[in-house]
Amino acid sequence: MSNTNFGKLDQIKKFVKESKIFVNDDLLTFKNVNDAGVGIFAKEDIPEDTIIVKIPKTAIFTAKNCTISNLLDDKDIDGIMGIHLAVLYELFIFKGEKSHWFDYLSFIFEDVLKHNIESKDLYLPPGYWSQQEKDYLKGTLMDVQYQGLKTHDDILSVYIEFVRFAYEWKKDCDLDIPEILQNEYIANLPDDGDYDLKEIETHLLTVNNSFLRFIEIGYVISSRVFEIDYYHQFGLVCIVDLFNHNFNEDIHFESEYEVCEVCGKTECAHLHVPDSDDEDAEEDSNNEDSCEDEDEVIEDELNDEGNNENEVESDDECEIRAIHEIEKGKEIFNTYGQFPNSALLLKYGFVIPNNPLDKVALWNEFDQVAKDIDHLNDSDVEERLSWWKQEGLSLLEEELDAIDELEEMEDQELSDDENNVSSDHSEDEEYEEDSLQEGDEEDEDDEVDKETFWKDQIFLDASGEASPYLERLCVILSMSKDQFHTEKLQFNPEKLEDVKSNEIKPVLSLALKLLKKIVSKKKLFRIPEETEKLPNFSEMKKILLIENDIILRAKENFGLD
Ligand SMILES: C[S@@+](CC[C@H](N)C(=O)[O-])C[C@H]1O[C@@H](n2cnc3c(N)ncnc32)[C@H](O)[C@@H]1O
Repeated sequence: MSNTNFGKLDQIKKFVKESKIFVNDDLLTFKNVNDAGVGIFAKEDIPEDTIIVKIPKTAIFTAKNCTISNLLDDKDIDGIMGIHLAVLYELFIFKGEKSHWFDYLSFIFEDVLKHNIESKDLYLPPGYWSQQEKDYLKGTLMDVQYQGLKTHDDILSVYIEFVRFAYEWKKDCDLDIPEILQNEYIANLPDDGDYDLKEIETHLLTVNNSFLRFIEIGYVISSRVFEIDYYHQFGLVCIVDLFNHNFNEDIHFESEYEVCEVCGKTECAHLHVPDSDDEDAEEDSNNEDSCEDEDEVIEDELNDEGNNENEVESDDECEIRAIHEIEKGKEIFNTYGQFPNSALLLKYGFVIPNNPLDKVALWNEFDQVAKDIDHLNDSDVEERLSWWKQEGLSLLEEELDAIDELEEMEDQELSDDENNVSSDHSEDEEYEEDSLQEGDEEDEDDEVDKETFWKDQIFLDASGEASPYLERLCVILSMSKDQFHTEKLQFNPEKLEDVKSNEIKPVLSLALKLLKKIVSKKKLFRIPEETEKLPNFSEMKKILLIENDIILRAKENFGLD
């Protein structure tokens, strides 16, 4: 869990004031929430559209605003990677007076700062849990769909890169190296990348806990980061990062994304010069001597702060707006995304009760059953699955989208009738969404890998029903060769009548048998005993119980023991 300490909230008051962050104290109050750290609550009824927090972009911790921004720029490190490296320098090198950000960062990284080279109780994503814990989670959604029990080569490569930069900056600029990045062996690896990542990982995981502490810091960042704009990309946003998650959100984080990528303004000279000049401008800024001495870097930073005395233009600040009326006393929630608990745990380190988006992966069980269908040989099955990946799945998606649209229209008509007013949601749809939600989803969309996507759709939903994709696949696999090659009836809505026809009845009945066989193969997960003293016992047990509940519901739905 990446929770802050309610008792230490005062620590960020000075930072909030100096950074000109506006918090509507008449409407908001901070409380300690059981198992969820600090949360923000409504002190009074809050009308829809009220702006409850405003934060200048200069007060957001980003790769562009941090003390080593010029060094990061020089190395082309931006976004979340930039934040990760910058946090190490703010917390462990500049710390205290020398870092404008220290009060805020030491508040959100309090637990991390308590850890040292000997600490074992680090806050880590499941891929870095003990093997015993990972064994318990084998076969869960986290394992099958998200591959979340594996360690990651990309974070390892980032660590190697950061160690090298740190040693280079020490040599060139006499900038001290954060303890977490001190590793001569890594610093001296060949530049050409001719090394075995697995070997390096083993070295890092055995030599001391620096690499794991590096991952811990990344995990905290991942649980708190917001997408800001084209210039800053991502940032840690004081106060805004104290709203807890719920899939039904009360607020939106709004930020003008379309700003100049060179200077961050919405209106500036860079936006009006031809591309080539633009590149020159960028190059000029990159060519500035990045090795100012440490005090100079900090002085520049403080001067930048000084300049912020001026009025903040509205495009230069982000806001939190209530998207509907919020009742007095209610906890105010943001949404980090529409995710099942496995994804919440992997990305943000927590699990919520009664999440309607929870699922149980059935890919492995489906695979076993599909290999053993009486009327189909291996190549028949292969042919159908390959048609499904290439064509069938997107046809079904279109069909499901059409059904969703129809249902939405019906709901809309119903609520219009009830309210007897016409409502317009266009404004809602125009908001710029927070990174925890949209950024991640877009990234996922971009990277959708056809080969894994279709497997991910084979699951039981939270109510223990088979996903529509699994149901349809079972129908496809239950067809005779003729039916499959000639009609593919199930994808032609005009032929729905045929579903009731004599020909299709045996297909559906066989499909149901297949489904039952798949569900019956899914075994309940073994729940660990508290006496086993597993460090992540609590979150792990929650995940396993959630999946077991779904499996039991499914067995009941399908009349299985
Ligand atoms: C952006 S912070 C939210 C503020 C946080 N509660 C704090 O004390 O600073 C995200 C972290 O809050 C916690 N959190 C957020 N929503 C939660 C929820 N619905 N249930 C449990 N923990 C939650 C998790 O530890 C998560 O990593």
